[in-house]
Amino acid sequence: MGSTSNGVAGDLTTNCNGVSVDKGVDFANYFCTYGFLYHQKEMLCDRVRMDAYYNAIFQNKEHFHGKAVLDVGTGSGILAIWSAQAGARKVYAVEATKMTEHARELVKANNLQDVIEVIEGSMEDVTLPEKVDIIISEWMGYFLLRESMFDSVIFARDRWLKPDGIMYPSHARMWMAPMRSGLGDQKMDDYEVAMNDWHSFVDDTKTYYGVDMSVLTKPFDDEQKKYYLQTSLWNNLHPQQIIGTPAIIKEINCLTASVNDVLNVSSNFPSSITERTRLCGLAGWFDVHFRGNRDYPAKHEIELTTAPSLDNGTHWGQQVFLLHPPVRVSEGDDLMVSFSMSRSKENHRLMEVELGYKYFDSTLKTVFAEEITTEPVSLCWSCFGATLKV
Ligand SMILES: C[S@@+](CC[C@H](N)C(=O)[O-])C[C@H]1O[C@@H](n2cnc3c(N)ncnc32)[C@H](O)[C@@H]1O
Repeated sequence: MGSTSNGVAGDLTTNCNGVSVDKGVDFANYFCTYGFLYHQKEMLCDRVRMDAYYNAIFQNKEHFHGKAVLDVGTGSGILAIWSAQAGARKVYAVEATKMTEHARELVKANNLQDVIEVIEGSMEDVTLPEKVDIIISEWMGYFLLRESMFDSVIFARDRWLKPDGIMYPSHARMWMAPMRSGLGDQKMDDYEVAMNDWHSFVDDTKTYYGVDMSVLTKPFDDEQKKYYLQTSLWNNLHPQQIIGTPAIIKEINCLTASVNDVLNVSSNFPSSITERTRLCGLAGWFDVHFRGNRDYPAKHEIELTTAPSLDNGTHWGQQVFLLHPPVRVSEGDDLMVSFSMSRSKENHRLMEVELGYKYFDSTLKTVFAEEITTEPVSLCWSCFGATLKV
């Protein structure tokens, strides 16, 4: 059961968005890191994440008792193991990478090999012998949707979940709020250092090698701006760095959402500034909920939030979209933010973001003060320390 998904370059498949994806490239860029125990351990060490899934399962054991469960992207097998320990009759634990070998060992070491079947393969390719009562998955990327793994969960749901089945988690939301931070100054300094270094390089190349490189100054500048100023950043913000009312920009019902529903996220939302400070950018985060379904609601609803927190930070942190330069704001000022996020055309697992805002200065009452649309920002990932940009 289950074909291996270790596709090779040139092995084309079609994703739900109708766009061709090279499986080999996708494996090298995306799945590669999940094949390492150190990466799985990073997720297993996230106490907020672990507690939320653990509590969602064990405080709602009646959902699992005697049921068939599908774990989409089982990784080390942790969610499959908990599902079995909570009384599942059968757990199908599907994983695309060779992590399946470790997951199988772990299942055996915990004496659950009669309940859990670890299947190596891409969710889109495997065949199960039955439909399931529950789909459990930890599919959330930075700012919820990066990695686009929810597509695979939707595929699994539509193909393998019984009509009265339950999704774990059942709901997800994306949030945004204005923030202050020293990160923008740091990034601007880095950019200026890189440009000064470029100008010295152009002078030296002319002096010592007789070639004028200055025609490349503009493209180099554009490249550096994109890298330093127009790429969103991971950050674990202190709650006090949030300087305005947060807004929900997207709500997802995991039982009914289609891929089309998550291809783009667009929102125009107001936010009231709560202190006199510098508006340095916008921060984005998400939460998910485990609520069961309408006919079989969870006895104990659990929330997993990645909001800025002093004691309960997660490995997702928050995604920071910086404004250059920052804007002086005061308590009572209002922002109207327009946010739009879509998938990168070059890589469906990465996102492109456009941000704009109107700023209403409270001292000038309703007088419109400023309207700025920032350049598109990339939500990119780093893989073994190397930053891949789109
Ligand atoms: C965020 S990790 C979660 C791992 C584990 N469930 C946990 O909670 O610790 C997601 C896992 O899903 C796997 N994955 C992502 N898309 C998949 C797909 N389409 N088919 C099979 N596995 C997939 C990845 O390789 C990765 O191991």
